[in-house]
Amino acid sequence: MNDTMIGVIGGSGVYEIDGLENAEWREVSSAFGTPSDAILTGTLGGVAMAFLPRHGRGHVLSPSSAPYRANIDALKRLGVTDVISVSACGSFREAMAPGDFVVVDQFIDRTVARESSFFGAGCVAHVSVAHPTCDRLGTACAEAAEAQGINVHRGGTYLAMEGPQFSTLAESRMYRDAWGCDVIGMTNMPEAKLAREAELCYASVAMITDYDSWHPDHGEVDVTEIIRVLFGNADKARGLVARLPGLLGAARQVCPHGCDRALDHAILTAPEKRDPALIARLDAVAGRVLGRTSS
Ligand SMILES: CSC[C@H]1O[C@H](OP(=O)(O)O)[C@H](O)[C@@H]1O
Ligand SMILES: Nc1ncnc2[nH]cnc12
Repeated sequence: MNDTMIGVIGGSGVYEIDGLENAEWREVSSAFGTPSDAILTGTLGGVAMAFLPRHGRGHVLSPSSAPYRANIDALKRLGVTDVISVSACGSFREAMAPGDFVVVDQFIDRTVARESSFFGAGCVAHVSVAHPTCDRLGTACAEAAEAQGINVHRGGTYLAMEGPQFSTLAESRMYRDAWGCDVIGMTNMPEAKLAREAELCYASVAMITDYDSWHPDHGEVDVTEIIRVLFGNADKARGLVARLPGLLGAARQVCPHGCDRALDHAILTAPEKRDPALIARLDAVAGRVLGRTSS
């Protein structure tokens, strides 16, 4: 089994992490395009770490233009085993207040304009995302948040919207009342689906900045207010991340939920019908089951 390597994808307001030993920003190339930015690597408490700012340093990429496939492929190529997303989100629940964190365990995917799979013509695969996050990793995130004194909610459904505009009042009410969602953001899909295809454990820490537009006492989403809450949340997130190496440990265990074996029975295309060009691009994501095509 490989050693643990924790990959952190930082969302809005989270453009670096602190305290890495041997810290180095590394350009990592991917077979699926250019990642959002270079990746900050190093070690923390004896555990290998990799940090990637989802929108790039300086926040240059929108939720729709972030290269989700390149990001996950690049993390996999580096040797990442566990991916933690830290993201800003709006809340649909009175009890989930701005400044609170939610360890998300379900998603409703309403994104429409993003490449959402590594597979396709020439190599068709269908993975299960019934349980789209890794419970072992999510539990570690919740424990880290609690130890950090963060008000954290274990479990919640994240509505992933295309954006970049925020929701209408009617949408906000529908997501909350009819669809039972807890939080809303623009980036965790297709990221979570791609992590599953790449056999990476994935957990999402959603950091609440606002009540979206449904709340009668809070009115519309206001970016100035979001940014004010966002930077406080980002400080807390860095504290949470610093506790993860101690909770996960350097020696990687087989995932008890099977995230690291998601492709075992997923590929349908007959070996002789597979497209060699696509198979070559899948060397990192699916090399375990396809047989590696490069070193
Ligand atoms: C800052 S408001 C909207 C923006 O913030 C979230 O980004 P991320 O998930 O990367 O933290 C949200 O999804 C939107 O992209
Ligand atoms: N209300 C909201 N809707 C979508 N994405 C968000 N990110 C932060 N707040 C959000």
